[in-house]
Amino acid sequence: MVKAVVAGAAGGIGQPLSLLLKTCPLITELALYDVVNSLGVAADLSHISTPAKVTGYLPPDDGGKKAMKDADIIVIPAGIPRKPGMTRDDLFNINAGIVKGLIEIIAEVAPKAYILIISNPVNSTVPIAAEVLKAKGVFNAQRLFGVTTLDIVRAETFIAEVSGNKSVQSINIPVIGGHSGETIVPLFSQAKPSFSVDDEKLAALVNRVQFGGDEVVKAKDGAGSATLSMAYAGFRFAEKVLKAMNGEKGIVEPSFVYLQGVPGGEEIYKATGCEFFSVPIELGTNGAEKALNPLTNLTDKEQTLLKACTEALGGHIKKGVTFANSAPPQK
Ligand SMILES: NC(=O)c1ccc[n+]([C@@H]2O[C@H](COP(=O)([O-])OP(=O)(O)OC[C@H]3O[C@@H](n4cnc5c(N)ncnc54)[C@H](O)[C@@H]3O)[C@@H](O)[C@H]2O)c1
Ligand SMILES: O=C(O)C[C@H](O)C(=O)O
Repeated sequence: MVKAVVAGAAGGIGQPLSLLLKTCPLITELALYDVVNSLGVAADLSHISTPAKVTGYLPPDDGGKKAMKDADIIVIPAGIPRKPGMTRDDLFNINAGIVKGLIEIIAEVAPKAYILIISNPVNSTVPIAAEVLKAKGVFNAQRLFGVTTLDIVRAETFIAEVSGNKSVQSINIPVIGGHSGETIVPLFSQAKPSFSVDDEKLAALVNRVQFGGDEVVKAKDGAGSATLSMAYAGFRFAEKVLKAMNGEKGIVEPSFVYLQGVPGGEEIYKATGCEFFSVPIELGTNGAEKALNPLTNLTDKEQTLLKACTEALGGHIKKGVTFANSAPPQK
């Protein structure tokens, strides 16, 4: 029996993500929580002939607690998206409180759940979650993930376009660091299969992965940011976590984790100085079972990207930690 929850289920990401989770045979119960319209989304999905039983919850009468109680896995896309001209950090003032409030509920009613955070700015919301869980005495770094899968999905797609590789799903590329602009570091030298393009094309490829989110924000012209590709990416990561929970071996996917709480993470922490960092993670029945070090054999260009990443990421992490330890409990 596996209970999955989507917090922010009525939103642009929440709805297609909930649809994909409803199709997943590993899930027996799917609880949808939002501050609006979650009952409608749940009623709609509940007619689909797959095993997961769907329920919807709104805030009144402790709906959040009821939705998340004893959940095994909780995916959080709750919060406002960007409009053109905004950075992800501009979302902090609203989304920090939303994530803090949801994690306070989770700490109380589902302290063992795997928590997958999509809400931006991921570089700060994941540290907020960790601090809240630590304060409540239930932090398990192996079960807290910032979802950076969309950066990998984009890198795979853009490599296929540039290199003419027809089998995009066979491409494997680590994207490390954080999830915004220069903190996103695609390691094209470690792509499999390897490919080769000139320096100019490589620089353009790096830039496109780092700023792929802006491309979508601009095209949507005020109507939000990536939702469908994010739902795909969020489901891809959640499904990998679920399969690993179920005993499947050899599953590796990058995710933004608290390095010192994941086996193998300490040496990456020492090399980067960042407490939270996205690296390839080997998933297992205990969640993040091993952080794989991608920092050996970086090219000079990748070293330069890494330096810019760590310089910016430290501030984003600190901002989240400071907020979590100073803001009052959320209502
Ligand atoms: N990690 C990534 O790669 C990635 C990719 C795309 C978007 N995002 C982020 O995901 C978030 C959601 O994006 P979206 O396009 O779905 O936005 P959206 O506005 O369409 O949906 C957000 C939903 O969250 C709900 N919500 C707000 N406060 C809530 C609370 N306290 N509890 C439960 N639900 C609450 C809203 O009612 C809404 O339905 C944004 O912060 C966006 O920046 C992250
Ligand atoms: O760009 C955004 O604000 C949303 C998301 O982080 C993305 O990368 O698409």
